[in-house]
Amino acid sequence: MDTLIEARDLIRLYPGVRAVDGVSFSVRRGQCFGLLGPNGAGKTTTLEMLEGIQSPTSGSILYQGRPLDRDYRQAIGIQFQATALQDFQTVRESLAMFASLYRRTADRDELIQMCNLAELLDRDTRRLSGGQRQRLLLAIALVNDPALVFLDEPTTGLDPQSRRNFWGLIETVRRRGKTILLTTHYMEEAQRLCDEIAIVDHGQIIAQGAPLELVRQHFPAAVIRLPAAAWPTATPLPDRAEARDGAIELFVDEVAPLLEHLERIGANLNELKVQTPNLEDLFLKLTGHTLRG
Ligand SMILES: Nc1ncnc2c1ncn2[C@@H]1O[C@H](COP(=O)(O)OP(=O)(O)OP(=O)(O)O)[C@@H](O)[C@H]1O
Repeated sequence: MDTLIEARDLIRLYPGVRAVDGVSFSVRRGQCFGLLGPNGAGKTTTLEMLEGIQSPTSGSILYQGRPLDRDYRQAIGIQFQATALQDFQTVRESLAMFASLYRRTADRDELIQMCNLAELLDRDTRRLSGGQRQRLLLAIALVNDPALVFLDEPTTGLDPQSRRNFWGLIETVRRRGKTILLTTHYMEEAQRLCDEIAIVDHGQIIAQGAPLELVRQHFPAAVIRLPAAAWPTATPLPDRAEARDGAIELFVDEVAPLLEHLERIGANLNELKVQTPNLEDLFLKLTGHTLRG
């Protein structure tokens, strides 16, 4: 396995808080790896240690098999949750300023085209919309042509359309061979973008793997929901069924035979719903609470 960066048993304590509590994982070259968890789970703190911005209380980080050194800063790009852009600067000036901080830089025109900034070059950065600003921040993160890009909740606060556009952009970055390490509390984002995720809660990784495989390990293929009143009173619930919140949930690997059975026993199917479990369901199952806290 061609590991680019590895976290080994990272712990970060703040007074009265174990923000990160023994986190270990490896990110392969070319992979998009996601830390998924609710607010306060410890994602940003973990990312900041990997970025070399803050030191772990204990544990270690290896980049290409070696501890982080002075050159590391040149090899990575960071899109922070909130980057302060200089007032009275245009998009063009802002890109040039960040580029001047590095020995090696990406082809500026290519970057502008990829991040769809050509029309915005002369605009004051204070007049950018949320989506435009995120595209500029991504371009800034890529300005030194880094091998590894950190994206800390890159689409938080964006409207659904801008979020989808930004996902497309992250996929382009990925196709150009970058390794990406991102944090998110959107399970859809993790499911769409990440080859591998670590689900983080209370400073610990509680599950790790490819998103769909993780869901499959913990759930049957489908969950069928019926209002409790739709179930014929005299009929006992089957083994793989649960009654909760006024509904009955049936867990099945194949939907058709169950539907036939429900018809036979006279269940009212008018409000039947078939759902495919996702990361949100997995998170709820593993922690007892939702991703949105
Ligand atoms: N500088 C700090 N001093 C004290 N406590 C902190 C500090 N930074 C973070 N924490 C605490 O550490 C825990 C983890 O915070 P962190 O920001 O890493 O979580 P997160 O998963 O990134 O959440 P968010 O999505 O809100 O950014 C939280 O309880 C937070 O309040």
